[in-house]
Amino acid sequence: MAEKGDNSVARTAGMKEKQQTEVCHDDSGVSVRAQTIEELHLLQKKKSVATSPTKGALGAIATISEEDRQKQRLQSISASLASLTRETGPKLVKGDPARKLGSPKVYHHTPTFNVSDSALKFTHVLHNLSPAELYEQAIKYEKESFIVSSGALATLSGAKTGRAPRDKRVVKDETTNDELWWGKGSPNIEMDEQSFLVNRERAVDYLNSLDKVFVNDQFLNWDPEHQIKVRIVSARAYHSLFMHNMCIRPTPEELENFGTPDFTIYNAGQFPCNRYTHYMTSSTSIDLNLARREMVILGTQYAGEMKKGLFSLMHYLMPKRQILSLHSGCNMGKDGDVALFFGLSGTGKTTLSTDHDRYLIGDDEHCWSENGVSNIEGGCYAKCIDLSKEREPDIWNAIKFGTVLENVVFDEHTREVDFSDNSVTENTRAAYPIEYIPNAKIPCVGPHPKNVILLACDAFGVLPPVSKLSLAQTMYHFISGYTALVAGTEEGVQEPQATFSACFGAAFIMLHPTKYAAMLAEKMQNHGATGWLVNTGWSGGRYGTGSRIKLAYTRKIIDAIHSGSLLNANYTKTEVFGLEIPTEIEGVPSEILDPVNAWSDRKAYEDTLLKLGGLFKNNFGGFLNYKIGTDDKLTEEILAAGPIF
Ligand SMILES: Nc1ncnc2c1ncn2[C@@H]1O[C@H](COP(=O)(O)OP(=O)(O)OP(=O)(O)O)[C@@H](O)[C@H]1O
Ligand SMILES: O=C([O-])CC(=O)C(=O)O
Ligand SMILES: [Ca+2]
Ligand SMILES: [Mn+2]
Repeated sequence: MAEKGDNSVARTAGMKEKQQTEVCHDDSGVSVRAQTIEELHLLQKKKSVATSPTKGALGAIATISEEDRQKQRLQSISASLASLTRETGPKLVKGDPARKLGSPKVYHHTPTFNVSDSALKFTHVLHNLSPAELYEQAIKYEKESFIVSSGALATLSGAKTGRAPRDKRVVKDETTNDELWWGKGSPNIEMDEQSFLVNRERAVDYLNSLDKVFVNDQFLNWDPEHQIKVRIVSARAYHSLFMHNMCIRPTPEELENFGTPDFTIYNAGQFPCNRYTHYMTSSTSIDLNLARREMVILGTQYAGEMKKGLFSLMHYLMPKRQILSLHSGCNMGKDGDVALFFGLSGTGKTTLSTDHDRYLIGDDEHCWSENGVSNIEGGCYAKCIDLSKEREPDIWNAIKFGTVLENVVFDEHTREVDFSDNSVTENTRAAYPIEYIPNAKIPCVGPHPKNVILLACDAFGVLPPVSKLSLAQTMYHFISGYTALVAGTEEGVQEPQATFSACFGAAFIMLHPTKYAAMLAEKMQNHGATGWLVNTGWSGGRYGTGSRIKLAYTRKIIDAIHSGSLLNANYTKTEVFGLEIPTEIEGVPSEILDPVNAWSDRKAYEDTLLKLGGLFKNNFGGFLNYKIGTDDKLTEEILAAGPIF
């Protein structure tokens, strides 16, 4: 600030001098090292470690230059995006088209002779951007994207807010015809190679018509021996950030050595499929081609399709290697005891595996191999309808910068999220990297499971809050895969209804359920794991009259399983389902442990119990002619482990 003395001088001096002294010279700070604004902006960002040359294994500068590496990467991406009919990849250039960098270096898959208009244009590639960069892209270019008060990125998934299982198709060729599960009950709806290629071309042409595409190169499976390299090409920053969070993120070094992906997703979800294409029954198609190692998404922007599409792939690849793939959460106690949490959507895998007193290995997709368990993913996908800080503190705290919040509603000014608001959908979701959970176990692997917990959200209110299962009962309930589907995750489901989904994930399995069941039985036997059935649904009456079992009680039940105290409790046996139920558990009112006691109308309870028993029997009828593995005795026991009345 000018001193008083200066002013008095200025007052007595002439006009010219006065003007000079009124210009404010702030000499107090050190001046900036730039002559122009552009230069100043250039100074702001320094070269990223990820894109600067790194030292090789022996400490020497890697022989391949940065320019060559970039070139190889763009050539690989151009090859991914090549049209199969024009035999040429697009002209690719790295970075955001909004940034003018003089004349860009352009890479091309193969030289074009037969020039089409599309071959003349550039497609910019935004490869493995960081969350901050993806935030900027989303906010600048996707008008449904906003930063909410916790720092998470809220966005909309468009018209679809759940998966579309009826639009998921798998190419049937000679190999898959023999290997996969087809027909009644199977999630694999067939399509032929030609129709797949039509959809692939449609997706590739759509993606190449854009100014820019996002490319994620990432991994699946924390078991290094069985890791799969995946590439996801998408058109939205939302999709890229979602997969950044959900798949395993490569280190800069792993990214450099990434090479050719094992599997590629073409997500052209904003663009519909063509109903005139053979097999298409709507504008949506999610197409898996195992021979080509590709998946094409048309007509749905719901990001869960990518997550679960890759899970389907793992359900094919892993069993081929004698590894069991599981729709389950997984955590580990301080003493190394591992628990698996199976269950259909909304039954509590994420909620119950995220336990402040235990290490989280993963919330949704795992492999069980000779080495133990490993998470397939690098992130979690939590339901957030009615999420509360008190009941689910770790999930609440994970909703911060970097997290994708799908389809939530927030205050337009404060940007506070209202988690109770289901105006957009019941299936609101948060996708965050697993390390956002404070006690995540990184790397996400663990020893063989000690407890196998089957979660069912029973809308009939007749299954006990917890029962101890024999191996045969565990297999019976695993193959049945019962729950009352909670509204929202699968499109078109408005309120809870009884659902049977083999292996607690029939929508994702590729082989016949008995193949997975046989592997589970063998592993549980070999490693002495105990099976449990936990009802996270209704008590004291069916949906409508009863109420959902308090999460606090379910947590106490789960604690008693983990600690081993429940294994040695006193048990009685229930009617119809023949389930062993404990007489008491610390922290849980004993009157709810036997469901009959929680109902005021005994007759209504018995009718409902028989009704559910009938639904189980009816469903299991489809499995009566199958053998579970090579063990005839076990197969018989499993058949006898269902409801008896
Ligand atoms: N007793 C209970 N036990 C478990 N969850 C409960 C209970 N009562 C209410 N909930 C709620 O049920 C929901 C369980 O959803 P969660 O995200 O854990 O499902 P999920 O099994 O991981 O499904 P998906 O495979 O679709 O991700 C949560 O919103 C949770 O708050
Ligand atoms: O896939 C989804 O949309 C969510 C999920 O985890 C499931 O349904 O099992
Ligand atoms: Ca989940
Ligand atoms: Mn799931």
